[in-house]
Amino acid sequence: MRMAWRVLVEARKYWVQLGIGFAGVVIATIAGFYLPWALRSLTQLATEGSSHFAAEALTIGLLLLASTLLQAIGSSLSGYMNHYAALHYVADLRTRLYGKYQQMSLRYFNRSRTGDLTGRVVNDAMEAEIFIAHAIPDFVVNVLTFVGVGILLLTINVKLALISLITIPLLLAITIWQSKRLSPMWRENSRVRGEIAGKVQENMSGIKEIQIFNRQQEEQSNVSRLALKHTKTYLHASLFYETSKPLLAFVTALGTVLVVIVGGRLIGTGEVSIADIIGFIAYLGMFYNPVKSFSGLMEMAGKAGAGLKRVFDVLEEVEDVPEKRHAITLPRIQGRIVFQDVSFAYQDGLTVLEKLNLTIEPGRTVALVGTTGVGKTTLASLVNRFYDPQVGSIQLDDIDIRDVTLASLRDNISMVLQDTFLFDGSVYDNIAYGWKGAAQEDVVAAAKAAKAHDFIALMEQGYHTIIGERGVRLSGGQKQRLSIARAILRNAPILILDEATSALDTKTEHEIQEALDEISKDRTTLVIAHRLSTIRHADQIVVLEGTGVAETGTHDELIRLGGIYARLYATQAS
Ligand SMILES: Nc1ncnc2c1ncn2[C@@H]1O[C@H](COP(=O)(O)OP(=O)(O)OP(=O)(O)O)[C@@H](O)[C@H]1O
Repeated sequence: MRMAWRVLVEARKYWVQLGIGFAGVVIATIAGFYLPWALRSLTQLATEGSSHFAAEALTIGLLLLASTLLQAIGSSLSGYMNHYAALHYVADLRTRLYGKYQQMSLRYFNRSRTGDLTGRVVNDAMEAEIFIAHAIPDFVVNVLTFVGVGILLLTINVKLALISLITIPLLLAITIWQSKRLSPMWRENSRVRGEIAGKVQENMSGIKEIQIFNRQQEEQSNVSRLALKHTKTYLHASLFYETSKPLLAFVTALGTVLVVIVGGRLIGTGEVSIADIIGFIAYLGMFYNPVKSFSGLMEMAGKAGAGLKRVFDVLEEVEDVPEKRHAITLPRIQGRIVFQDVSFAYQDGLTVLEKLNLTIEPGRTVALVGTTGVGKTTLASLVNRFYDPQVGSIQLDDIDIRDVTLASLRDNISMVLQDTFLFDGSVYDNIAYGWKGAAQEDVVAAAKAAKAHDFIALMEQGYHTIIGERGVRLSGGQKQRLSIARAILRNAPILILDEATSALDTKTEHEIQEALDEISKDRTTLVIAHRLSTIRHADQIVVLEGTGVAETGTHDELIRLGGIYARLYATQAS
């Protein structure tokens, strides 16, 4: 109920359509009440006789025709209008959900499965349609039918009407018990469906690894196990529903039996006519329907509610990289970066950085060096707020990055990551992704600077060649060059290069290095590279060890110091 209310309140933009839909439901339901009444009137005519039999039968027939027409018009109107509101609300919900994903930190995505998140947008959001276009109108029909038919039964005969009420509490108790048992079963079913989506999506992304390590069979059994689990949870709910259904049918029949027995006696005493009994029994089916379908309706709402809860759970998720209410717009900065007493852990107890202090002056190229897993990428990820440190602060040009809008912060930073991601579009679009207002000359100039222009020119359709999902039609080095071009185009005052040239051969790396050195000149550049030869000429080399900075200086200074860097360098040189 609370979920239905929430959905209705959130869908207030579509209240006009819902109002028309509601009117349609009311018209169709009330018009539907006439058929048993017509049956009763006709029987009355036949049993009691009339001098205008043909004319009265014609009137009944015409009224029946009108009621059927009204029923058809009402239900078409409500069907379309309710779906109009429902589907537009689903579209809003999907957009909001996607918007929420965009606000979440990487920490959230690290602990979620992509397939599950996709499933919430694609499948779970669609459950709102069930709520708005089916469950709520059905609820209105049920209430109207129960009250309306109840009044008609009372009009026909009060005694019989009261007798027919005897079984209602029992019917209601059974349906409520049914829906209480069914709700958690549908929730579990919905969860397992999300698990299947997650697994399939993960396996599609890792299809190469599955083939390399010949894990097709295992992965197929994993998917099959989940598919069966889904079947089982569904059947579990279905078994319960189907076995409790006959109980409901039995109690319903009991009500009709009572009316037949008592009605028979009342005919004997002349209290009711045959026409009344026929009309009454015809109405009785309608009267019990809302009570009987209460559990089905609850089941439908329960299933839809379980899916919607998964959508609302995401919408209510607290952002762990929040933007302040009155965050300021960070202007184009000079590029001074200060890490002040920064401590960071991905999970409690597993500290990656502790009380780290580091100042990077504007325009300087600083290399982060250290053994694998020491926290170089993590440190760089804090600058554009992929994550926030638990303790300490990071300032750009003396402004705390938590005080500025995320968009303006990220406009000041350009990043080339180790695993390049390209979209399934043209080469041109992928480079132009770096800057919204880029002109064609800028894109080509960036590609030239990243030494990508020559191989692009050789492609079948040049800059308009489609590169496939994740850039599958490109080599690792080509992908890396496109991502460098994209970053160059961004022309931000801070450039972060995380193993940006690792997929290139030494010759190309050397060429790109020159281009990178060129664009690094007038901006602050943070370089992470395992090949120390590529960072030799950095203005400052910062060596990380344990959870903090162990050494810092230029290449020559650190070699002279004879510490960690000197040892690492000697190992690579040999
Ligand atoms: N998303 C994550 N969730 C949990 N732990 C993580 C995550 N990313 C990295 N870590 C852990 O944090 C530590 C630092 O990782 P990071 O990637 O920053 O190291 P790195 O120095 O850049 O390593 P490499 O040189 O191998 O790229 C590692 O112990 C790693 O296991």
